[in-house]
Amino acid sequence: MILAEAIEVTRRYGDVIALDNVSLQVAEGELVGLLGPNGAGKTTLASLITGVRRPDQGRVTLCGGDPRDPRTRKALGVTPQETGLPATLRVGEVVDFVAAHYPDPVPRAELLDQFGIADLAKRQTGGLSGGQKRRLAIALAFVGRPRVVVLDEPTTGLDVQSRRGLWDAIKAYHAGGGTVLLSSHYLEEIEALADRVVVLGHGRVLADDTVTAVRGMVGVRRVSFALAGEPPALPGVVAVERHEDRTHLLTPDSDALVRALVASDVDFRDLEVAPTSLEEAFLAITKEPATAAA
Ligand SMILES: Nc1ncnc2c1ncn2[C@@H]1O[C@H](COP(=O)(O)OP(=O)(O)OP(=O)(O)O)[C@@H](O)[C@H]1O
Repeated sequence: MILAEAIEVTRRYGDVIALDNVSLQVAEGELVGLLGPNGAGKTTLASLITGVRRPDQGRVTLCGGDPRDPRTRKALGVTPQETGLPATLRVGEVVDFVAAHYPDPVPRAELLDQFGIADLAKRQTGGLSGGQKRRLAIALAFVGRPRVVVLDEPTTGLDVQSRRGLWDAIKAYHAGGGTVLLSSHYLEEIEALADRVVVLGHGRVLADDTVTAVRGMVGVRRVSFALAGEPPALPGVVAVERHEDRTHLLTPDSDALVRALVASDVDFRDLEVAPTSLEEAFLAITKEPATAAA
């Protein structure tokens, strides 16, 4: 069964097109990563699927129903990008308050233990660190034993240990049959958790494939050197940029490119090989539709 679906969805904010004809299906039991640079449209897509916003065009369904209908949303757990917790309530009280909305909630102690915050139960949320608040906000998404959870950049701002603890909790939920849509800037987070990744850029779906396939697409490196004149034709180049006398070549296989460059016998200087940022890799994908469609 399809638990979350966007069908040719467009959403604008004034002149900004945040989502441009986006389609996405998340089947029951899947853990799908939504990857994209700042402003790609991840939060907007999450807000449509969770019923917080409405699309301008297209249709969104959640568990086969309208995500704006509270009955549909009973099966949903959400952690938005920013959360406000009532500062004077204790952690345990917040959990009990949210749990009271569900027929069969996870017991408080079990939930806090799963998310590594059992020792915080008696603390007021106003006194928690940013990372502790974040862990509580994520735990709250799971309290009602949801069929599907939508987590928007859940681990941003967490230290490595807390991040890994959360990954384990999300994995455990998924292993028990839970369905997850999780957005992230971090490739390693998506790699650690997701089977499938949807890459968003400029409001469009640039790729929807297995993590391995997309890793190949965004695992692009930048080979740059100084050269008078045009560079020779070289294998595996997905984008070429020239800035003054420097040539920058983006490629998924920098070793093969450097070998070919040396063999071509051109008079280059100051060779550098560097990883590209995800954002650069996305730009390379956008420029090269053949690669993006792979
Ligand atoms: N309430 C709003 N009003 C105006 N523009 C908005 C609003 N919300 C989002 N946008 C714009 O829509 C585009 C998509 O934003 P969105 O927050 O969905 O992206 P994102 O992928 O979640 O980004 P980030 O990783 O930075 O959170 C951006 O250009 C953003 O500036």
